[in-house]
Amino acid sequence: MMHNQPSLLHTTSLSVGYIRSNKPGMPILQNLDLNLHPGQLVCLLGANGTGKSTLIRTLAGLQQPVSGEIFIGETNLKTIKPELLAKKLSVVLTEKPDHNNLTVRELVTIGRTPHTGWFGTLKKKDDEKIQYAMEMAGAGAFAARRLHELSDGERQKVMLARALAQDTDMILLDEPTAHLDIPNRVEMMYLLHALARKTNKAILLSTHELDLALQIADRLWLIDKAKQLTSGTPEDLVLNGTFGNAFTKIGLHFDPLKGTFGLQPPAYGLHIFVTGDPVPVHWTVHALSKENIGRSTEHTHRYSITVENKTGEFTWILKWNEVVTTHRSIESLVEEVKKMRTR
Ligand SMILES: Nc1ncnc2c1ncn2[C@@H]1O[C@H](COP(=O)(O)OP(=O)(O)OP(=O)(O)O)[C@@H](O)[C@H]1O
Repeated sequence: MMHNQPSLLHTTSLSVGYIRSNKPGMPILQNLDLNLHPGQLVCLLGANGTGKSTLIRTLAGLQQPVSGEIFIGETNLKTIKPELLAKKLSVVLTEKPDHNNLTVRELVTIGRTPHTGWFGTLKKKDDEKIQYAMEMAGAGAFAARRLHELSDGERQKVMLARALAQDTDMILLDEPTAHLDIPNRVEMMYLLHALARKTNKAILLSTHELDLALQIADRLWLIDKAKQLTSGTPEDLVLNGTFGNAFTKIGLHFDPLKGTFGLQPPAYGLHIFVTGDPVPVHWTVHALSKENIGRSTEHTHRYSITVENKTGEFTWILKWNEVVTTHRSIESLVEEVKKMRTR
Protein backbone atom coordinates (compact mmCIF):
# COMPACT_ATOMS: atom_id res chain seq x y z
CA MET A 1 0.00 0.00 0.00
CA MET A 2 1.32 3.46 -0.83
CA HIS A 3 1.32 6.06 1.89
CA ASN A 4 1.10 9.72 1.11
CA GLN A 5 1.31 10.72 4.73
CA PRO A 6 4.53 10.33 6.71
CA SER A 7 4.53 7.62 9.35
CA LEU A 8 3.57 8.49 12.91
CA LEU A 9 5.90 5.87 14.32
CA HIS A 10 8.73 3.87 12.82
CA THR A 11 11.39 1.52 14.07
CA THR A 12 14.84 0.74 12.75
CA SER A 13 16.48 -2.64 13.46
CA LEU A 14 14.40 -2.90 16.61
CA SER A 15 14.81 -5.94 18.84
CA VAL A 16 12.47 -6.40 21.77
CA GLY A 17 12.76 -8.70 24.76
CA TYR A 18 13.90 -8.71 28.34
CA ILE A 19 17.14 -7.29 29.61
CA ARG A 20 18.44 -9.13 32.64
CA SER A 21 21.03 -7.60 34.92
CA ASN A 22 24.59 -8.75 34.13
CA LYS A 23 23.34 -10.82 31.21
CA PRO A 24 23.07 -9.94 27.55
CA GLY A 25 19.58 -8.96 26.37
CA MET A 26 17.31 -11.84 25.45
CA PRO A 27 15.60 -10.75 22.24
CA ILE A 28 12.19 -12.24 21.48
CA LEU A 29 11.60 -10.42 18.18
CA GLN A 30 14.50 -9.06 16.16
CA ASN A 31 15.36 -6.71 13.30
CA LEU A 32 11.99 -5.02 13.11
CA ASP A 33 11.57 -2.14 10.64
CA LEU A 34 7.96 -1.21 11.26
CA ASN A 35 5.76 1.74 10.34
CA LEU A 36 2.44 3.06 11.63
CA HIS A 37 0.58 5.36 9.27
CA PRO A 38 -2.32 7.73 9.98
CA GLY A 39 -5.81 6.37 9.31
CA GLN A 40 -4.71 2.73 9.49
CA LEU A 41 -5.79 -0.12 11.70
CA VAL A 42 -3.00 -2.66 12.18
CA CYS A 43 -3.63 -6.00 13.87
CA LEU A 44 -0.72 -7.74 15.54
CA LEU A 45 -1.19 -11.50 15.38
CA GLY A 46 0.80 -14.41 16.69
CA ALA A 47 0.44 -17.52 18.84
CA ASN A 48 0.69 -17.34 22.65
CA GLY A 49 4.07 -16.19 23.89
CA THR A 50 5.37 -14.91 20.56
CA GLY A 51 5.98 -11.41 21.94
CA LYS A 52 2.92 -9.33 21.08
CA SER A 53 2.60 -7.71 24.52
CA THR A 54 6.36 -7.21 24.69
CA LEU A 55 6.36 -5.37 21.36
CA ILE A 56 3.39 -3.16 22.31
CA ARG A 57 4.95 -2.26 25.67
CA THR A 58 8.25 -1.43 23.97
CA LEU A 59 6.64 0.76 21.29
CA ALA A 60 4.75 2.59 24.04
CA GLY A 61 8.00 3.33 25.87
CA LEU A 62 7.05 1.17 28.88
CA GLN A 63 10.08 -1.04 28.50
CA GLN A 64 13.51 -0.63 26.92
CA PRO A 65 14.29 -2.14 23.53
CA VAL A 66 17.07 -4.73 23.54
CA SER A 67 18.56 -2.84 20.58
CA GLY A 68 17.52 -0.58 17.70
CA GLU A 69 15.52 2.63 17.65
CA ILE A 70 11.91 3.79 17.82
CA PHE A 71 10.88 7.15 16.37
CA ILE A 72 7.72 9.07 17.13
CA GLY A 73 7.47 11.23 14.04
CA GLU A 74 11.08 12.33 13.67
CA THR A 75 11.89 12.26 17.38
CA ASN A 76 13.67 9.32 18.98
CA LEU A 77 11.53 7.79 21.72
CA LYS A 78 14.59 7.91 24.02
CA THR A 79 14.67 11.70 23.94
CA ILE A 80 10.99 12.60 23.69
CA LYS A 81 9.50 14.55 26.60
CA PRO A 82 6.86 12.53 28.51
CA GLU A 83 4.31 15.38 28.13
CA LEU A 84 4.70 15.29 24.36
CA LEU A 85 4.59 11.47 24.22
CA ALA A 86 1.31 11.52 26.18
CA LYS A 87 -0.20 13.71 23.47
CA LYS A 88 1.06 11.47 20.65
CA LEU A 89 0.48 7.97 21.96
CA SER A 90 -1.97 6.25 24.31
CA VAL A 91 -1.84 2.64 25.35
CA VAL A 92 -4.42 0.22 26.69
CA LEU A 93 -2.98 -2.84 28.43
CA THR A 94 -4.65 -5.92 29.81
CA GLU A 95 -3.64 -5.27 33.42
CA LYS A 96 -6.40 -4.17 35.76
CA PRO A 97 -6.11 -0.52 36.81
CA ASP A 98 -4.96 0.26 40.36
CA HIS A 99 -7.53 3.03 40.78
CA ASN A 100 -10.36 0.66 41.61
CA ASN A 101 -12.22 3.15 43.78
CA LEU A 102 -12.54 5.79 41.11
CA THR A 103 -15.69 6.21 39.12
CA VAL A 104 -15.61 5.56 35.40
CA ARG A 105 -15.94 9.28 34.69
CA GLU A 106 -13.03 10.07 37.02
CA LEU A 107 -10.77 7.52 35.35
CA VAL A 108 -11.64 8.74 31.86
CA THR A 109 -10.95 12.29 33.07
CA ILE A 110 -7.42 11.19 34.02
CA GLY A 111 -6.98 10.33 30.35
CA ARG A 112 -7.47 14.00 29.60
CA THR A 113 -4.56 15.07 31.87
CA PRO A 114 -1.99 15.61 29.08
CA HIS A 115 -4.25 18.39 27.79
CA THR A 116 -5.28 19.92 31.11
CA GLY A 117 -2.32 19.24 33.43
CA TRP A 118 -2.77 17.50 36.80
CA PHE A 119 -4.27 20.52 38.50
CA GLY A 120 -5.70 21.91 35.31
CA THR A 121 -9.29 22.99 35.19
CA LEU A 122 -11.52 21.20 32.78
CA LYS A 123 -12.73 23.44 30.06
CA LYS A 124 -16.00 22.89 28.28
CA LYS A 125 -14.09 21.30 25.41
CA ASP A 126 -12.47 18.78 27.77
CA ASP A 127 -15.84 17.87 29.27
CA GLU A 128 -17.20 17.30 25.81
CA LYS A 129 -14.22 15.12 24.84
CA ILE A 130 -14.66 13.03 28.00
CA GLN A 131 -18.37 12.55 27.36
CA TYR A 132 -17.75 11.75 23.71
CA ALA A 133 -15.00 9.24 24.56
CA MET A 134 -17.29 7.39 26.99
CA GLU A 135 -20.10 7.24 24.46
CA MET A 136 -17.83 6.13 21.61
CA ALA A 137 -16.41 3.29 23.70
CA GLY A 138 -19.86 2.22 24.91
CA ALA A 139 -19.06 3.15 28.53
CA GLY A 140 -21.56 6.02 28.87
CA ALA A 141 -24.18 3.85 30.57
CA PHE A 142 -21.97 3.16 33.59
CA ALA A 143 -20.17 6.52 33.89
CA ALA A 144 -21.11 6.93 37.55
CA ARG A 145 -20.15 3.40 38.66
CA ARG A 146 -16.89 2.59 40.42
CA LEU A 147 -14.30 0.48 38.62
CA HIS A 148 -14.48 -2.39 41.11
CA GLU A 149 -18.18 -2.69 40.34
CA LEU A 150 -17.62 -3.42 36.66
CA SER A 151 -17.38 -6.68 34.73
CA ASP A 152 -14.14 -7.40 32.82
CA GLY A 153 -15.80 -6.48 29.52
CA GLU A 154 -17.19 -3.20 30.91
CA ARG A 155 -13.76 -2.33 32.31
CA GLN A 156 -12.21 -2.94 28.91
CA LYS A 157 -14.57 -0.39 27.36
CA VAL A 158 -13.66 2.10 30.06
CA MET A 159 -9.94 1.69 29.35
CA LEU A 160 -10.62 2.41 25.70
CA ALA A 161 -12.65 5.47 26.70
CA ARG A 162 -9.69 6.74 28.72
CA ALA A 163 -7.39 6.37 25.68
CA LEU A 164 -9.96 8.13 23.48
CA ALA A 165 -10.17 11.02 25.94
CA GLN A 166 -6.39 11.32 25.74
CA ASP A 167 -7.01 12.04 22.04
CA THR A 168 -3.63 10.96 20.67
CA ASP A 169 -2.46 10.36 17.09
CA MET A 170 -1.81 6.72 17.92
CA ILE A 171 -3.56 4.19 20.13
CA LEU A 172 -1.87 0.90 20.99
CA LEU A 173 -4.09 -1.79 22.52
CA ASP A 174 -3.11 -5.17 23.90
CA GLU A 175 -5.94 -7.66 23.34
CA PRO A 176 -8.79 -5.15 23.61
CA THR A 177 -11.43 -7.79 22.89
CA ALA A 178 -10.20 -10.47 25.31
CA HIS A 179 -13.09 -10.24 27.80
CA LEU A 180 -15.87 -9.22 25.44
CA ASP A 181 -18.71 -11.41 24.23
CA ILE A 182 -18.95 -12.03 20.50
CA PRO A 183 -21.29 -9.16 19.51
CA ASN A 184 -19.19 -6.76 21.61
CA ARG A 185 -15.97 -8.06 20.02
CA VAL A 186 -17.26 -7.41 16.55
CA GLU A 187 -18.54 -4.00 17.62
CA MET A 188 -15.22 -3.05 19.25
CA MET A 189 -13.20 -4.02 16.18
CA TYR A 190 -15.49 -2.13 13.83
CA LEU A 191 -15.45 0.85 16.17
CA LEU A 192 -11.65 0.93 16.13
CA HIS A 193 -11.58 0.64 12.37
CA ALA A 194 -14.11 3.45 11.95
CA LEU A 195 -12.13 5.55 14.41
CA ALA A 196 -8.92 5.12 12.42
CA ARG A 197 -10.71 6.16 9.24
CA LYS A 198 -12.72 9.04 10.68
CA THR A 199 -10.09 10.65 12.89
CA ASN A 200 -6.98 9.65 10.92
CA LYS A 201 -5.46 8.02 13.98
CA ALA A 202 -3.15 5.03 13.72
CA ILE A 203 -4.43 2.11 15.75
CA LEU A 204 -2.38 -0.96 16.60
CA LEU A 205 -4.00 -3.82 18.45
CA SER A 206 -2.93 -7.32 19.32
CA THR A 207 -5.56 -10.01 19.09
CA HIS A 208 -6.24 -13.71 18.79
CA GLU A 209 -9.37 -13.01 16.71
CA LEU A 210 -7.96 -14.20 13.41
CA ASP A 211 -11.18 -14.02 11.40
CA LEU A 212 -12.07 -10.54 12.65
CA ALA A 213 -8.55 -9.31 12.01
CA LEU A 214 -8.74 -10.60 8.44
CA GLN A 215 -12.01 -8.75 7.96
CA ILE A 216 -11.13 -5.35 9.33
CA ALA A 217 -7.37 -4.81 9.50
CA ASP A 218 -5.75 -2.59 6.89
CA ARG A 219 -2.47 -4.30 7.68
CA LEU A 220 -1.32 -7.28 9.69
CA TRP A 221 1.86 -7.67 11.63
CA LEU A 222 2.05 -11.41 11.68
CA ILE A 223 4.45 -13.30 13.91
CA ASP A 224 5.06 -16.83 12.67
CA LYS A 225 6.35 -19.93 14.42
CA ALA A 226 9.96 -18.99 13.62
CA LYS A 227 9.36 -15.64 15.42
CA GLN A 228 9.62 -13.71 12.16
CA LEU A 229 7.30 -10.74 11.87
CA THR A 230 5.82 -10.15 8.41
CA SER A 231 3.91 -6.96 7.64
CA GLY A 232 1.36 -6.91 4.83
CA THR A 233 -2.29 -6.58 3.93
CA PRO A 234 -4.48 -9.47 5.16
CA GLU A 235 -5.33 -10.34 1.57
CA ASP A 236 -1.69 -10.63 0.43
CA LEU A 237 -0.71 -12.67 3.48
CA VAL A 238 -3.59 -15.11 2.90
CA LEU A 239 -2.83 -15.46 -0.80
CA ASN A 240 0.89 -16.05 -0.38
CA GLY A 241 0.31 -18.62 2.38
CA THR A 242 2.02 -16.69 5.21
CA PHE A 243 -1.21 -16.40 7.18
CA GLY A 244 -2.20 -20.07 7.00
CA ASN A 245 1.35 -21.24 7.75
CA ALA A 246 1.68 -19.06 10.84
CA PHE A 247 -1.18 -20.80 12.62
CA THR A 248 -1.49 -24.21 11.03
CA LYS A 249 -1.02 -27.06 13.44
CA ILE A 250 -0.98 -30.73 12.62
CA GLY A 251 -4.54 -31.72 11.70
CA LEU A 252 -5.71 -28.10 11.50
CA HIS A 253 -6.30 -26.60 8.11
CA PHE A 254 -6.71 -23.00 6.92
CA ASP A 255 -9.33 -22.54 4.23
CA PRO A 256 -8.19 -19.57 2.10
CA LEU A 257 -11.63 -19.33 0.46
CA LYS A 258 -13.44 -18.81 3.75
CA GLY A 259 -10.60 -17.34 5.78
CA THR A 260 -11.27 -19.78 8.60
CA PHE A 261 -9.48 -22.62 10.36
CA GLY A 262 -10.97 -26.07 10.73
CA LEU A 263 -10.20 -29.71 10.93
CA GLN A 264 -8.30 -31.09 8.00
CA PRO A 265 -10.87 -32.55 5.56
CA PRO A 266 -10.26 -36.24 4.97
CA ALA A 267 -8.03 -36.86 1.96
CA TYR A 268 -9.20 -40.45 1.63
CA GLY A 269 -12.23 -42.30 2.84
CA LEU A 270 -15.87 -41.51 2.35
CA HIS A 271 -16.84 -38.57 0.14
CA ILE A 272 -20.37 -37.60 -0.84
CA PHE A 273 -21.49 -35.34 -3.68
CA VAL A 274 -23.62 -32.52 -2.18
CA THR A 275 -25.63 -30.10 -4.27
CA GLY A 276 -28.21 -27.34 -3.70
CA ASP A 277 -28.26 -23.74 -2.43
CA PRO A 278 -24.91 -22.69 -0.97
CA VAL A 279 -26.12 -22.06 2.60
CA PRO A 280 -27.82 -25.44 3.30
CA VAL A 281 -25.00 -27.16 1.40
CA HIS A 282 -22.45 -25.42 3.64
CA TRP A 283 -24.12 -26.63 6.86
CA THR A 284 -24.67 -30.11 5.46
CA VAL A 285 -20.95 -30.42 4.62
CA HIS A 286 -20.19 -28.91 8.03
CA ALA A 287 -22.13 -31.69 9.82
CA LEU A 288 -20.69 -34.44 7.63
CA SER A 289 -17.13 -33.29 8.33
CA LYS A 290 -17.63 -34.15 12.02
CA GLU A 291 -18.23 -37.74 10.88
CA ASN A 292 -15.01 -37.53 8.88
CA ILE A 293 -16.91 -37.47 5.60
CA GLY A 294 -15.66 -35.19 2.84
CA ARG A 295 -17.47 -33.47 -0.01
CA SER A 296 -17.00 -34.92 -3.48
CA THR A 297 -17.20 -32.75 -6.57
CA GLU A 298 -17.94 -35.74 -8.85
CA HIS A 299 -21.48 -35.76 -10.21
CA THR A 300 -21.17 -39.43 -11.02
CA HIS A 301 -20.45 -40.31 -7.42
CA ARG A 302 -22.17 -43.36 -5.93
CA TYR A 303 -23.33 -41.34 -2.97
CA SER A 304 -25.09 -38.00 -3.32
CA ILE A 305 -27.16 -35.52 -1.34
CA THR A 306 -29.47 -33.00 -2.99
CA VAL A 307 -30.85 -30.21 -0.83
CA GLU A 308 -34.18 -28.90 -2.07
CA ASN A 309 -35.69 -25.69 -0.82
CA LYS A 310 -39.43 -25.55 -1.36
CA THR A 311 -41.38 -22.71 0.27
CA GLY A 312 -38.63 -22.15 2.80
CA GLU A 313 -38.47 -25.75 4.03
CA PHE A 314 -35.42 -27.81 3.31
CA THR A 315 -35.51 -31.41 2.19
CA TRP A 316 -32.42 -33.60 1.86
CA ILE A 317 -32.51 -36.40 -0.68
CA LEU A 318 -29.86 -39.00 0.00
CA LYS A 319 -28.89 -41.47 -2.69
CA TRP A 320 -26.79 -44.32 -1.42
CA ASN A 321 -26.04 -46.58 -4.39
CA GLU A 322 -29.59 -47.48 -5.41
CA VAL A 323 -31.32 -46.59 -2.13
CA VAL A 324 -33.04 -43.19 -1.94
CA THR A 325 -34.23 -41.66 1.34
CA THR A 326 -35.70 -38.24 2.14
CA HIS A 327 -34.93 -36.20 5.26
CA ARG A 328 -36.33 -33.09 6.92
CA SER A 329 -33.28 -32.23 9.01
CA ILE A 330 -29.50 -32.53 8.88
CA GLU A 331 -29.71 -34.61 12.04
CA SER A 332 -31.89 -37.22 10.35
CA LEU A 333 -29.71 -37.14 7.22
CA VAL A 334 -26.51 -37.73 9.17
CA GLU A 335 -28.09 -40.57 11.16
CA GLU A 336 -29.03 -42.28 7.87
CA VAL A 337 -25.54 -41.78 6.43
CA LYS A 338 -24.01 -43.32 9.56
CA LYS A 339 -26.39 -46.27 9.32
CA MET A 340 -25.64 -46.82 5.64
CA ARG A 341 -21.91 -46.57 6.21
CA THR A 342 -21.89 -49.39 8.76
CA ARG A 343 -23.93 -51.79 6.60
N1 LIG B 1 8.97 -9.87 32.58
C1 LIG B 1 9.41 -10.84 31.78
N2 LIG B 1 10.69 -11.29 31.91
C2 LIG B 1 11.17 -12.28 31.11
N3 LIG B 1 10.45 -12.86 30.14
C3 LIG B 1 9.19 -12.46 29.95
C4 LIG B 1 8.59 -11.42 30.76
N4 LIG B 1 7.32 -11.23 30.34
C5 LIG B 1 7.12 -12.10 29.33
N5 LIG B 1 8.23 -12.83 29.09
C6 LIG B 1 8.39 -13.86 28.03
O1 LIG B 1 8.43 -13.23 26.78
C7 LIG B 1 7.75 -14.01 25.80
C8 LIG B 1 6.70 -13.16 25.09
O2 LIG B 1 5.69 -12.79 26.00
P1 LIG B 1 4.48 -11.85 25.58
O3 LIG B 1 3.64 -11.63 26.79
O4 LIG B 1 5.02 -10.65 24.88
O5 LIG B 1 3.72 -12.77 24.52
P2 LIG B 1 2.31 -12.56 23.80
O6 LIG B 1 2.52 -12.80 22.34
O7 LIG B 1 1.69 -11.27 24.21
O8 LIG B 1 1.51 -13.80 24.40
P3 LIG B 1 -0.09 -14.04 24.68
O9 LIG B 1 -0.73 -14.22 23.35
O10 LIG B 1 -0.05 -15.33 25.45
O11 LIG B 1 -0.58 -12.88 25.46
C9 LIG B 1 7.19 -15.21 26.53
O12 LIG B 1 8.01 -16.31 26.28
C10 LIG B 1 7.22 -14.80 27.98
O13 LIG B 1 7.40 -15.92 28.80
